[in-house]
Amino acid sequence: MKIFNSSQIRKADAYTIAHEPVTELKLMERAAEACAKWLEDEIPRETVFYIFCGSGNNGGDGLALARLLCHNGLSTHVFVGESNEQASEARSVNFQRLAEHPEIAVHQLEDAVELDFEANSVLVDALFGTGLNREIDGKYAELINFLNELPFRRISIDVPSGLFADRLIKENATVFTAHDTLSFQFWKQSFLHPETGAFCGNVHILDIGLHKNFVESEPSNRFVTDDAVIFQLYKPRSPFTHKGKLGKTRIIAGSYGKMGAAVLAVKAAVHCGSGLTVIEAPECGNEILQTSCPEAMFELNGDQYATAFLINENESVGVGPGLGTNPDTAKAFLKFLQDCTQPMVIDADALNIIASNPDSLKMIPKDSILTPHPKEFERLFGSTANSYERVDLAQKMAAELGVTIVLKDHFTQICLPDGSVYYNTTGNAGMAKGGSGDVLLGIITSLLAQKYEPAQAAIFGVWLHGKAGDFAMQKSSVEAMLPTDLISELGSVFKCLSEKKGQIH
Ligand SMILES: NC(=O)C1=CN([C@@H]2O[C@H](COP(=O)(O)OP(=O)(O)OC[C@H]3O[C@@H](n4cnc5c(N)ncnc54)[C@H](O)[C@@H]3O)[C@@H](O)[C@H]2O)[C@@H](O)CC1
Ligand SMILES: Nc1ncnc2c1ncn2[C@@H]1O[C@H](COP(=O)(O)OP(=O)(O)O)[C@@H](O)[C@H]1O
Ligand SMILES: [K+]
Repeated sequence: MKIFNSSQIRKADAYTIAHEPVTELKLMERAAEACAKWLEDEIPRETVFYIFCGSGNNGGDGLALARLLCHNGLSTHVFVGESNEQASEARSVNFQRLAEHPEIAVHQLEDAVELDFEANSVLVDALFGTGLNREIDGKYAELINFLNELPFRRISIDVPSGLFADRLIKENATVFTAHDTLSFQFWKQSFLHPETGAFCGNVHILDIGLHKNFVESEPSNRFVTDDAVIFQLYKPRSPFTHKGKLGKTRIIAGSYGKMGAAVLAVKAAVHCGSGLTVIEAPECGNEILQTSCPEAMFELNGDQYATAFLINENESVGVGPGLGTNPDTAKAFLKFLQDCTQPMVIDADALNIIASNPDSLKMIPKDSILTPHPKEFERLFGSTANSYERVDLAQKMAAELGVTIVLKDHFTQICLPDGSVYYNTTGNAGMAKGGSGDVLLGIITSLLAQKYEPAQAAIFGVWLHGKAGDFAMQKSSVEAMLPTDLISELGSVFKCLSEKKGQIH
């Protein structure tokens, strides 16, 4: 799914109105219907809805929603400002249509502070959407601060009021803090970054049928990895295949005291479908690795830490977890980097070694995949003021170096050498535990061995990793789940994928 900025979203609305037999009013009705359906499916019927409406079309959505909820027998209050006369035509019509339902209580926005809210209230924010053009202050800020303190579920329509769709806000800016955001048609960039996304709660994208031609032809180099992307990438296995066709994965990982990282990476590679898997590690890991992952072959690269790296043609290499940064390891790794021509997956200490030897950046084989967490990214490419600037820098460096940079985050950003960025939306806070990144390296390397193109391996691998995390969370909890559980759940994720692709097992 493409990510558009607010002016492109306005263009998408306008294009749809111009090219379809649909008016602005009808489009607003579609948006309100989609919200009403979501609320009726998700929220208990005995709820009392309090809908706060601004003077733009976001407010218009709120007014239409109030009418639809009331029409369906739900208890509804609306709050409006005094400036109804400045409203768009569609918003004004929806204000007038409230009269069809005299049972809807209409209040002034500023009267909210005096109101006795019912115990089973839900607050709906339709104050500002994509038309926000400055930070919120004055009476709107007072209202939002008041609503944020009430002990009720809060739901935003399209965008939490106070957030811009496509840029950062000032620190301490006033924003409606939503538990859920019902947003139309597209993810907005601000939902995907920690500084702003934290205000959105759970994001639900509702289809309001904006014109396909516009969506296809309007350029954007930022995307969200959606199910359609994944179904296209996933290659089901042929029944006549054999291990020789499913690639050879080499994981180079582990040192004394950090052999767990190697175990996680190699097990993830095997569970992700690698035909043959080798773990290259120092002697101190031999027994540990052979016992915990008998499916993988063991090859020696040192005693307590790696001192020499083996180069083999026709293998996909993933290097870094638990490797350590001993000077001998660093020296051997830099030589390996120089001698290798095949794309590889580079993580953790391998990235730290590169960061300490900046000249080695240009030795990274083209099409390699780097998987830094924010601190590793900073060591490699320098610090940035915020996550918006960080993704811009990652996008630039990926293109300059001809590599894929997987910038690990809640919504991990996959920056491809062609200058595009894919945001991943699977995964959860249960994955914030040492070892999750090692699993990711194993998954991506395994996909690379199975002949997924590097960019595909990165996009698909990050999605699989997050999806396995979501499955693991359902069975456990964000606190208790383990990186090991991600590996166990890969089976269920592939099962779902192959069932959805219409395979019979
Ligand atoms: N255009 C369309 O066809 C559709 C629009 N939709 C809705 O329309 C919204 C966009 O509507 P608008 O462009 O009217 O914009 P908004 O409803 O977001 O509000 C813009 C209004 O708020 C004022 N404003 C902006 N920032 C302010 C601030 N900080 N303090 C006080 N006032 C401020 C502006 O001057 C303008 O009057 C979307 O988010 C969505 O909810 C939906 O109905 C779907 C269809
Ligand atoms: N809050 C979160 N939401 C979603 N994914 C997360 C979250 N925290 C961590 N992750 C994922 O878990 C992995 C952690 O990687 P990393 O920091 O390298 O861990 P480690 O090196 O300890 O294995 C990344 O893929 C990251 O995207
Ligand atoms: K809103």
